[in-house]
Amino acid sequence: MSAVLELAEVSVRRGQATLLDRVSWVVREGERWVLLGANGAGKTTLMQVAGAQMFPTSGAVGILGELLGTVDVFELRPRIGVSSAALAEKVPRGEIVRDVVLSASYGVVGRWNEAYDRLDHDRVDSLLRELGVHHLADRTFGTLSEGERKRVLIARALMTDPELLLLDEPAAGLDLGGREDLVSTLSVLAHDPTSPATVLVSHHVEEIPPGFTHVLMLRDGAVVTQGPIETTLSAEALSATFGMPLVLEEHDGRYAARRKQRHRG
Ligand SMILES: Nc1ncnc2c1ncn2[C@@H]1O[C@H](COP(=O)(O)OP(=O)(O)OP(=O)(O)O)[C@@H](O)[C@H]1O
Repeated sequence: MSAVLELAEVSVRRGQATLLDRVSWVVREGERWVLLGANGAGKTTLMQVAGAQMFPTSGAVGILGELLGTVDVFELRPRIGVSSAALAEKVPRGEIVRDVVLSASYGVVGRWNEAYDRLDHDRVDSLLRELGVHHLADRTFGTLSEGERKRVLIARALMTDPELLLLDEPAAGLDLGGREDLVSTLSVLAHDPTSPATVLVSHHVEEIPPGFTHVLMLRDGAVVTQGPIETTLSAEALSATFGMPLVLEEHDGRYAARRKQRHRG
């Protein structure tokens, strides 16, 4: 399987702060990665590097066979589907849902006068259906619930048929039902062999959709551990990542974690 993303000793520094500390990581075609870490661990920074939105201070980054720094990022970015809170903020509240997805073909947020053809419109319909939000196609983005917006943005991220899909905290802000619905949808995507290589950022093991294959755990910008989920995701690794003693449970491909209780006497 060829590498979709290849980072070698990547560091990002801002002043005295080290946001990423010598991260080496390879994502191959067909893999579905979960990126776990506490607040401030460097997950969003890593996603920005992976999405060709940020250059590292040192180290080498290969994205879809191109070396970052030697390629026009404006040609690279349309090949990468991104859903993030930062993108959600850029979508005009009055934008019609159908157009939020459609305008991804032009790499813009906010529809203007671009010409779209029938195939584009058909793809929007099929993606909105796949994400379970087709009934909202004619509503404005601003009237949607948090969960509905997250789904629309994932549909948008898939619109250009990307070779790499980066989902930064798609379950943040969702209630229990919304989270469970989204986990099911992402699980269907993960099992679909035509889906692109995917990286999902999360703070919670409860949000790992069945079908995800690998995990990378970050703490203070550095990799704690990485590899196939079954062999890498453990109570020890999770405790090291979040800096407290944690217990991990797995049931039917779903995970749950809680703090280890101190026994008295
Ligand atoms: N320009 C900057 N200068 C200094 N520090 C920065 C800068 N940008 C980000 N940071 C710090 O880098 C760290 C990593 O930030 P990042 O957003 O990547 O973390 P994260 O894992 O995505 O966090 P969260 O889960 O809270 O979203 C944080 O401590 C943040 O405060």
